[in-house]
Amino acid sequence: MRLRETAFAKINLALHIRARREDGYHDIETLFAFVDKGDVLTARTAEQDAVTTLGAFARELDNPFDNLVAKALSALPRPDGLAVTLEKNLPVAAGLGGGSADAGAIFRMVRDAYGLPDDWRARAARLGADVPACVDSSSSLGKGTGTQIEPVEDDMVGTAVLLVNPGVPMSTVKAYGAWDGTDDGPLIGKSTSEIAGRNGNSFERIATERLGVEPVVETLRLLSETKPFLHRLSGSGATCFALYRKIGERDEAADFIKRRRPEWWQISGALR
Ligand SMILES: C[C@@](CO)(OP(=O)(O)O)[C@H](O)COP(=O)(O)OP(=O)(O)OC[C@H]1O[C@@H](n2ccc(N)nc2=O)[C@H](O)[C@@H]1O
Ligand SMILES: Nc1ncnc2c1ncn2[C@@H]1O[C@H](COP(=O)(O)OP(=O)(O)O)[C@@H](O)[C@H]1O
Repeated sequence: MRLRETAFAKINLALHIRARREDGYHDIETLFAFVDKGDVLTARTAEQDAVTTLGAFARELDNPFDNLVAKALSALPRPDGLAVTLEKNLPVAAGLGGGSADAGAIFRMVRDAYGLPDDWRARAARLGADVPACVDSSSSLGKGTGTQIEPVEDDMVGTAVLLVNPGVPMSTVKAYGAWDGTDDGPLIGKSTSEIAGRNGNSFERIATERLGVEPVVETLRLLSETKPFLHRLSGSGATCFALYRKIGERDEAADFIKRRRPEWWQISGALR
């Protein structure tokens, strides 16, 4: 049996940090969305589970036992082993939930080939706060630590999106740790476009003001020059996204960023 899945890049169209919890995590409200591009996972049945990595960002995944692909395989009982090849196209520690998306892709592979255990949501949440949302990889609201998933009226499918990362890894732990305790309040609005338009990302203030990450400031400034209808930091950064009404506008923006900052990572796609 040969299986193939894309691990779709996650973005947070909006994210409000609400409170620091006793367990060190934070209660948040976030609007998850997914881009139709990402890592690519292929798998074949084998005697034992195995993970091989290749692709532009494979070198940054030093310890294979730490890999969320291996952890997701261990979390899901099956009659056969799976030998997985992970093509790591998404930058690591970039606010795109790359590791969570990879784990989500493994859940979909196992779901389609063998079915998932009834408690798969709890198993996904144990792997990481973003993993439950990444299993379906369609727009949803995340509450609690991000693992309580609620459906949302999605009127943004197909929206042209540009992702830009200026090449500075951002630690999620450090970014949450720099939160100043200001509750940004509940997310306002009903549909994805309304929620994205009327709320922000608490991490944008943390990255640009508290941590003073200049490359993020510059990314947001350059993206604003391309006149998107929305641009924002994703998750804890440093990837920023910009949304355009037309594919041509997105492609012009991509060219503009490439000319100004040829060394930055970028990818063009659409919301799924
Ligand atoms: C900020 C977000 C927004 O979607 O994404 P990224 O920027 O990482 O992509 C998420 O909340 C990240 O989710 P994820 O990266 O899966 O987090 P986990 O592996 O569970 O946790 C990593 C660490 O982040 C902190 N953490 C995570 C989630 C949360 N609600 N509160 C936290 O304080 C904790 O210190 C935890 O030890
Ligand atoms: N398959 C994977 N892809 C990316 N990162 C992974 C993976 N497995 C484990 N990790 C670890 O997870 C951490 C967070 O990576 P990632 O999910 O890319 O970032 P973020 O949480 O900012 O979206 C990194 O420190 C990385 O070493």
